[in-house]
Amino acid sequence: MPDLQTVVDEIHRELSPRFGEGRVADYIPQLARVRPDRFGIAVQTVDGGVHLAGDADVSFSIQSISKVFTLTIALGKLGDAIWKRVGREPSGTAFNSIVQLEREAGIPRNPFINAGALAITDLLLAGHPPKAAIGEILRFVRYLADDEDIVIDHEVARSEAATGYRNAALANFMRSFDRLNHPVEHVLGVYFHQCAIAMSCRQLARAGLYLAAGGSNPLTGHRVVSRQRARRINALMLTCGHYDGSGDFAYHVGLPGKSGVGGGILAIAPGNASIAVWSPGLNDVGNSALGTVALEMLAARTGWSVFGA
Ligand SMILES: NC(=O)CC[C@H](N)C(=O)O
Repeated sequence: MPDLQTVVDEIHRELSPRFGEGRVADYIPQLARVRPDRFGIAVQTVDGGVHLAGDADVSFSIQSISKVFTLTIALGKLGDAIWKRVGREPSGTAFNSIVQLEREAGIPRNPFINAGALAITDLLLAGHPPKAAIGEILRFVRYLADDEDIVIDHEVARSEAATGYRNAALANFMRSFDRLNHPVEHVLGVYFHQCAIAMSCRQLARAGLYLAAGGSNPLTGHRVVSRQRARRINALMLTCGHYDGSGDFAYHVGLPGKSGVGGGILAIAPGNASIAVWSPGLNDVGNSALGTVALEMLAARTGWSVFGA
C-alpha cells in the first residue's frame, strides 16, 4: 500500500491539466457561478488519518449527497417501515425522472433519486414543523462530522425553491397517490434546505466515516447505526448512488458512492476510509466528471475496490 498522502497529491497533480472538465450545473445562479476549475479531495481513514489536496477546505453545495444522511435518520426513526414508501432498486433513469412513478403507483425506486428523497423527507416531517425537521438534519450532519460550523446556504435553498418545478411535480404526483403525509410545500421546503447544506471535502469525509467503520465514528466513539445498517446503506449507495450512472461508477470505481449536482461525491471504502471529492463539472448523467476519475485512480492505487484489489 503506497503512502496515502502521496497518492492524493499525485491524483491532484495528474488531474490538474484537466480541471474544468464537464459542465457545471446552471439551473440556479449560485451553482452556475462556481469556478469550474475547483478540485478538492479528502481521504479520512478509519484509523484517524486525514489526507487532503487542492480545495479540500472550500465549502460547496452537497445537494443530493444529503440523501445519505436523511436516509440514515429515517432508518433510525422508523427502521424497515420506510421500505413501504420507497424501494431499493436502481432506477436506470435520471435523478429527477417522473416516468416510473406513474407505473409504480407513486412509490419511488430508491431513496437516492429525487422522488425517493422526497418520500424520505416526508417521513422526517412526522410530528415536526418544517423548521424543526431542517434543524434536525443539520444537527445530525454536524454531529456526524463533529463540526458545529456546517451551515445551510439559504440563498441556495431559496433559488432551489424558485426553480424547483420538477421537484414540485414529483411531490404533487406522489401526493396524488396518497404517498405523502404532509403538505407538498413542507416536504419541498425541507428538501431544498437539505440540498443547500454547504460542506468542504474534509467535513464531508468525516461525516461519512461511520459508513466506512461499521456504523460508528472512530474519531468520536459515537455509534451512529448498527453494523448491518451501515453495510446496507453502502449497498444502496453502490447500486443507486449515481442514478443511471451507478453501473458505470461501480465498474470504474468499485466503491459505494453518492453524488450531488454541486460536483461532490462521497465514496466509502468499507474498513478503510471515507472519501470526499469535489469538482463542479458534471458528466452527462449529472455526476462529477473529474470526481469520478479521481476516485477511479484512488481505488486503483489503494486496492480499495469492494470487488477486489
Ligand atoms: N442530483 C442532485 O444533486 C439533485 C439535487 C437538486 N437540488 C434537485 O433537486 O434537483
